[in-house]
Amino acid sequence: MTAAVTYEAIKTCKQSGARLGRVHTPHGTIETPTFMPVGTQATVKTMSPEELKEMDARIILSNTYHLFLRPGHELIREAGGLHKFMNWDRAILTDSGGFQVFSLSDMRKITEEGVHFRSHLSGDKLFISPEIAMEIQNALGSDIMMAFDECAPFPAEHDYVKKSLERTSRWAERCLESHTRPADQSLFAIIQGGMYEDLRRQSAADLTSLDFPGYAIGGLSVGEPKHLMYDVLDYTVPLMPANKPRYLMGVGSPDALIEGSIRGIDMFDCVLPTRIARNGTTMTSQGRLVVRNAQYANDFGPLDPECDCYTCRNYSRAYLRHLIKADETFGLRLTTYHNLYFLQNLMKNVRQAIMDDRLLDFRDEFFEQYGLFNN
Ligand SMILES: Nc1nc2cc3nc(NCCc4ccc(CCO)cc4)[nH]c3cc2c(=O)[nH]1
Repeated sequence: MTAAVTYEAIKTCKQSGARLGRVHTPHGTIETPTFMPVGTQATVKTMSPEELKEMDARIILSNTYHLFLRPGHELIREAGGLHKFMNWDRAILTDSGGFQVFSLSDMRKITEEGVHFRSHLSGDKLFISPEIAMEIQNALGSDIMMAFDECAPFPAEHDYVKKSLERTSRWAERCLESHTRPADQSLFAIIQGGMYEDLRRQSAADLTSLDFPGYAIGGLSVGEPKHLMYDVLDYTVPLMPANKPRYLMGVGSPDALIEGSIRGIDMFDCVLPTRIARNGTTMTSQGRLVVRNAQYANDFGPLDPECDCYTCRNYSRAYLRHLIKADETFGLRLTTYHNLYFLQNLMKNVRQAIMDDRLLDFRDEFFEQYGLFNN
């Protein structure tokens, strides 16, 4: 199948399973490992496309579920697609809605056909199936579409996870069958299987037999302890094709980005940096810094002395604290800009460390100098 998105392996780190690569898309090339800022409702909250380009973000994530509910995918199709609608001419990946249905709406019922649920906005009864999820993503025109899946909760019984992954595999086939635009949109499958090695193997085998242009690992970052997530990666990543992108969904703390890269993950996304920024929590070279705390009231130094971003070059901790306390939107913009820039810069350093075959050393330096990030 002609895939619009292809993966180019550049180098494997001699110290670990990490790899340097490029993901080529119709809207530009992404150096990997990479972190994707999340723009759930057709905007990376408080950021302009120009600011995202300034920090060299090459791909952002948006959500089928949210845009289906509001403003509706037909309106976005009419606008010329999501790139045009939000004035973003680089790459877009859209999540398929499965996870969001489970994390946002109540009254939901899973059937073989699809998921019945109530809109978390209006309470209307709605339904999404694999075919509908593909129809929505086609209308959005995303470069990378995700197959419609079920993200099993944590913890979950082996039998439940087994039945769920088998349905997710059948849904993935239905997504492939209804995929009408392989020429300019690529469809990634999502490996499930919870925390069970035998089920991860079953899910990976089901999906890699269907030859998708890329594969994600789902069902993680759902409340499990980090060491459990790393265990699942240890035995799941080797089951994924080496010549295709590997995307770990919902992961975005600095420590997890490094540990995931070491295990061979190429793409990450998470709302963490943008979500915590809005309550005045920042990721800095000294670790997490809650700039709204009173201790920074008279601190006229930069947020992060080792960061060269717009926020750190032009504003003080005292000013940021004042803005956040005064509920001034500009404060949210400045903390968001810094957190996203921090992660883009971290991934640039990860890529350089892989190039220099020293990612494990980089990890040790990072954890020692920056403090152990606990998500
Ligand atoms: N289609 C699909 N999408 C997913 C998205 C996910 N996102 C996560 N985790 C995000 C967890 C997460 C949520 C919020 C915050 C902000 C601070 O509280 C941080 C992390 N896990 C995920 C799993 C799946 C999955 O299997 N399938």
